[in-house]
Amino acid sequence: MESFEQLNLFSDQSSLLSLDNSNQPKSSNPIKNGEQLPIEQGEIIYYSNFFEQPTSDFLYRELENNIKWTQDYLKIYGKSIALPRLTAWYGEPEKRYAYSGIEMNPHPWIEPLLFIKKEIELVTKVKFNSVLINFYRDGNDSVAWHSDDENELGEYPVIGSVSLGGIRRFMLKPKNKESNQKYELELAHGSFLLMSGETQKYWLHQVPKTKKQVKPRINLTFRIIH
Ligand SMILES: O=C(O)CCC(=O)C(=O)O
Ligand SMILES: [Fe+2]
Repeated sequence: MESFEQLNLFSDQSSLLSLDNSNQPKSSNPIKNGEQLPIEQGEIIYYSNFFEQPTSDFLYRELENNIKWTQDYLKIYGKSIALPRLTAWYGEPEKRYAYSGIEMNPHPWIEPLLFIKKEIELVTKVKFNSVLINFYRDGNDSVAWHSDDENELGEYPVIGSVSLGGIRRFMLKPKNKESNQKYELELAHGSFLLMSGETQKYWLHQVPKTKKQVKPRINLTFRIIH
């Protein structure tokens, strides 16, 4: 895959296929088949092979080279602590967002992001208006236990999470400490994880650090900011 023309040609076909098959349980297009996680109080669907390998490779390269990666700092008790990953915020200009004291002013959409957005919207049937992008340079980069439950995301946030590059562990645990439910996924290159319903209300998630040799990874969490 060398250009967006090629990519769009390819994707128009795959989108048509996925639309044609959307009401049939046995799709002949295995790419867009998701598995529902058997969790209580939340809805999570995992599509391990959402984008085909050449498309995923192309998107990874485009994003690695063209995203305006930023090192952000958390301010805790007057101290400034570097986030253990690079981040970037893209989306519609009026959709501003703040987390942990970091104010994000989104960059305007670029082509690879619009392409991914269009593909996931065909499956989720919702319109996303922003995306938070994380770059995990190596096993020392991570995201700590949290839920994406900021007020701007509404009562039932819909989070569409695309992973490209190195495979990392994505862990889930309930906020309720009495429950011993736990889930773990290895988010594959070209995968799509959709979290909706009450997921952010009852569950925490993290991507832990690892001592294993891992390739750099890009994760995109598409969001709807109200
Ligand atoms: O990298 C991931 O898979 C998760 C990122 C995440 O949870 C977030 O950005 O809110
Ligand atoms: Fe998150």
